[in-house]
Amino acid sequence: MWFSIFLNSPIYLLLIALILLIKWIRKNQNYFKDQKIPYLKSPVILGAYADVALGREGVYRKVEQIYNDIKFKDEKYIGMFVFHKPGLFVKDLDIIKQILITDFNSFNNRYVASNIHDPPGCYQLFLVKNPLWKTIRSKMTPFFSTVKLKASYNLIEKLGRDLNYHIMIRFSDTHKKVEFNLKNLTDYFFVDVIASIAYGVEANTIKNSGGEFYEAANSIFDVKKIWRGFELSSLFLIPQIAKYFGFQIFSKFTTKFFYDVMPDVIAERKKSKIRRNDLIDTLIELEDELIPEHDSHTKLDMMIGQVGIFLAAGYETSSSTTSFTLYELSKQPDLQNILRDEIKDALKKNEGKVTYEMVSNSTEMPFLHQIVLETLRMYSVLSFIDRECTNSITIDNGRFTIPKGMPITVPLFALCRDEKYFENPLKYDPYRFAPENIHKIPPLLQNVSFGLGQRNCIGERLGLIQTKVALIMILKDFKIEANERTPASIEFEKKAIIIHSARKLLVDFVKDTFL
Ligand code: HEM
Repeated sequence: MWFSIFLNSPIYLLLIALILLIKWIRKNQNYFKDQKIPYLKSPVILGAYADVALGREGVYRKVEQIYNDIKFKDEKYIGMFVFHKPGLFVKDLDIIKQILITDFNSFNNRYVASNIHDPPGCYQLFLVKNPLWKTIRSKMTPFFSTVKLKASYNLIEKLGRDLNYHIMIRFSDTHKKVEFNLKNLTDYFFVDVIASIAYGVEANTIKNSGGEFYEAANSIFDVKKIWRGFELSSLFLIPQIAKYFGFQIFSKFTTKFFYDVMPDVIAERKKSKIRRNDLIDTLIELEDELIPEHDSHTKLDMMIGQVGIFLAAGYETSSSTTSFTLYELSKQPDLQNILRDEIKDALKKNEGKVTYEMVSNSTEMPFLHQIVLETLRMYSVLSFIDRECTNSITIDNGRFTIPKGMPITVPLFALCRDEKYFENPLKYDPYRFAPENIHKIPPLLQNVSFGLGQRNCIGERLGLIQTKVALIMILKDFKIEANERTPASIEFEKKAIIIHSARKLLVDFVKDTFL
């Protein structure tokens, strides 16, 4: 009698659920032991990223610590728990190449993912899963073609001149030296560039030291707000829970901003039939040709998704790269002088104009190119990239089969700072990318900061062009000097998804015009 009461009671059900949970956790925890794969022991459920989830550690630091963990010094890959889920942390360059390039078809999604409850985030190119990713990527690719980049170049160059002008007007006859916060300055410039070339909008961020577009861009990665930091880390590390908490890849502010502004911009463009060859034109084509099966609401979500990711991925990546470059040059005046001489010569040759050719290839201004590559190496703005295994596949001469669904981590930041591949890796040394030295770097790592394979950075060429324009427009008229408020070394923002300095990068600009 008492037994049947017990069987029908909620306690019984709870007990069963608990036993099943413990069994499941045990099975999970023994996964790598059973496979005889070296693995990182970590707290149950929270897994390797427990400290990140609790806000005690930055994800870039955690990934670096795993990579450098002495226990795994000679391992090609390490088992780890991405929260509850067994995942693979890959260190070996051949296996990285297999996953990202050779066997791309089995790893064509990212593990980080938003969910269907997060339009427009779930449709944006960085997160969207196949088959939709392939469709959107193929439609977006021509936007970054040489023809389109050349067509956009005049706008970038004009904004570069604006940047130069707005720095110049801070000087007066009595002030020959003015202090600037590098990250603010470069953030403003890149928001203006993306707004102009992608949406055809004059955001006037440099002129007004901020504005609505800047707020919209900045609030995406505003990890200083505790909840936003948690929201973003969860989307990257435990995408499964995102839908239960209603987490969004674009902040509420950014989402509202785009839904307020963009439908009118798109409608106006359709009505006027004027083509500007910008992202809006590309999106209108995408809507008409490639996604006819979706309703008009979903189509708008898809378009807004791309609008958002262009701002998110396009501004802070280049801004961090430019500000870290200027910071390093303030510490190494010799390198700065060599670069400024190269800029001076190139401007002389081109009648004072910053031309497309100067910034779109590595031959016109080789030292500038080496400088940017070295910054990207030392400050790989995305500290890791991830993939999800979509078809199980064998690696390491048959020693391990990666099962379908397993998350893969490729630690870009740590690879780029490994002394096995880069001598004296913490030294900022652009000469390692000089033609006579580059052979010392494994080919896979020569330009890894934009990712690898078919899912690499779609904006690589634009990123390089706009970064170089900003550097030339600044260095042609100003010397950058460290002052007593310039940080002695960089401390990264702990919770950053795109790496940037936790402290203001304050330096002096000294007027020193060439022409
Ligand atoms: C210095 C500048 C930049 C750096 C270092 C950078 C870096 C990266 C990296 C590491 C990835 C992941 C690649 C992978 O998983 O293999 C990525 C993806 C992406 N980037 Fe960039 N990026 C930069 C500039 C830009 C710009 C200017 C744009 C566009 C305006 C952009 C748009 C994107 C998009 C849309 C993706 C997702 C691609 C896909 O999944 O198909 N990025 N970027």
